[in-house]
Amino acid sequence: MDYQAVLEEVADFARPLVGRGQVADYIPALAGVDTGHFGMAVADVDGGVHGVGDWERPFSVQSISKAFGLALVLAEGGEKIWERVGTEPSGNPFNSLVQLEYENGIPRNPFINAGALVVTDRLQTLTGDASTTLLEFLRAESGNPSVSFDPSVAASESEHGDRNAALAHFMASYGNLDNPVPAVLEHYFWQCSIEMSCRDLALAGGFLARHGLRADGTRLLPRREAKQVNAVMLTCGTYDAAGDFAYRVGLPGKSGVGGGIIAVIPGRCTLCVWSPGLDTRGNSVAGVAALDHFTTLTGWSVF
Ligand SMILES: NC(=O)CC[C@H](N)C(=O)O
Repeated sequence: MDYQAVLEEVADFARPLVGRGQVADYIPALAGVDTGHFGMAVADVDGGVHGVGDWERPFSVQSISKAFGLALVLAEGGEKIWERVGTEPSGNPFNSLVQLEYENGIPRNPFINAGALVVTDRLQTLTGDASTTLLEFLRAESGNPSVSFDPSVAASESEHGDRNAALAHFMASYGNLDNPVPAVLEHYFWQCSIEMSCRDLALAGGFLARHGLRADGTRLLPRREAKQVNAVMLTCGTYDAAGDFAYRVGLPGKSGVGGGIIAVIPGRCTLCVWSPGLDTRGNSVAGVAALDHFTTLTGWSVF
């Protein structure tokens, strides 16, 4: 496969959509990001990486961090996490509160904010420092030691974090958080603030395409748990648009309101696309279109 040629063709296809949509202005530090960016990278399972456009420019990973957090909790603590968070799509916005009361403080899945807060809480208990553990893992897997938090984004989220605080306190009232709410929120905001490029993220997500094997060949997850993470990404990774994403792209994917999306072709490669303009459900407009075109051109979906 001539990855470079495919990426150029995908970028040409997506170009008219770049700039469409809105940035996530509910996080003021993200409100000023230029919607004119577009980048895409492919990291194949053997470590080769290719890219197009702004593929080496760091952006705020936001909820893409949720996929890595879940993988680390499974790696450290195994499947017990599934007693505290479900595996069903929510059909609701990523920051919605409504299901939590009906469902006794158990979030539908680990990729909505409520679920990710539970995962962060568990990672904090297992490691003593959830956000640093995540950062170090991302540095190692991407091979880029300069991957960092953006303190201004973390502070901005914290200052405007009433919704996430409400979710966390509500779950704490059901006994579904072990650590104090402020500590869980702090680690969650820091993990969302990590800045990475498409290149970094495609490489860091390589273990999902390698059925659980890390970049150095050691095993992070048993094959079964790598399957679980990919499956939940497919069904829940793009929130209340997961059905549409599966229909259009046909791959496990995880988006973030920074405009990035990672997608996995198990056994072959991991993709990352970035363009900051978001649709109404918080997914990159040009990013989803690019992934749709990539799987159409290559025939490489999971279906
Ligand atoms: N979908 C997202 O990327 C949301 C993450 C964002 N940090 C939030 O908590 O609202």
